Amino acid sequence: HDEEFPPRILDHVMKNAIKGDVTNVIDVIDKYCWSVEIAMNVGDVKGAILDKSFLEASPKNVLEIGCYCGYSALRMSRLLKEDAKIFTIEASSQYADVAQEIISFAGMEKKVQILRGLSDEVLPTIAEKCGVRTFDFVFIDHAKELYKRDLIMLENLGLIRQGTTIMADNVIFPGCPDYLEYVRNSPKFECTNYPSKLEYCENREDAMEKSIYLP
Ligand SMILES: O=c1[nH]cnc2c(O)cc(-c3ccc(F)cc3)cc12
Ligand SMILES: [Mg+2]
Repeated sequence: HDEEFPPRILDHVMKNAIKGDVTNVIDVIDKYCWSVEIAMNVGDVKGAILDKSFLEASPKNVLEIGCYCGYSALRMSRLLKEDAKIFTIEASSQYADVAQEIISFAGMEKKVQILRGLSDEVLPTIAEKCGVRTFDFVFIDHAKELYKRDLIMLENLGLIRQGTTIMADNVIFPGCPDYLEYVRNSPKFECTNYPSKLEYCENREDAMEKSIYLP
């Protein structure tokens, strides 16, 4: 991926969005990505699917794996109920720096906490670090080859509970076949697929997969 996109989108947001207006920041990012350059945000079309599942879950404790520039964290933060919080794991310090700036610019720094590091290094201590026992909603949107490993880690660490909603991006493109096979064949997950398009594209198929944990 173009390592230089994050600073460009940060600069564009600072210059063109309304400080403290999270909906406008999201809109400015989407307009930029449709018109200037594509970036790997979940985007507006799949973002609407994420929004709907998020509202249905009405979660108190939210975990995101893969923050990137903070776009999906902002989407979820604008739908958070009182005293609910989002914890988002980001391995790239450059992405985390940009995400922190964008999240703060949008006025959501109290609702979104970025945890810097690799998911398999952050997850084992996240419960006591964040004062959370289990997560009510999980959005997986990082490296596709880590989806299955990290879901199993969430189960083994007891970080998900009866009824936790897990949404996964990119289950078609780039695709995560081992993850899909795992959740769809496991009796512990109730899965629903949401066909869509790759972010900011009209003609490339992608999909989101919702898995409800029922141990
Ligand atoms: O690496 C990714 N992590 C999370 N989400 C992604 C995502 O939504 C899209 C893509 C992506 C998009 C176009 C392409 F030609 C190749 C990969 C990567 C990631
Ligand atoms: Mg994605």
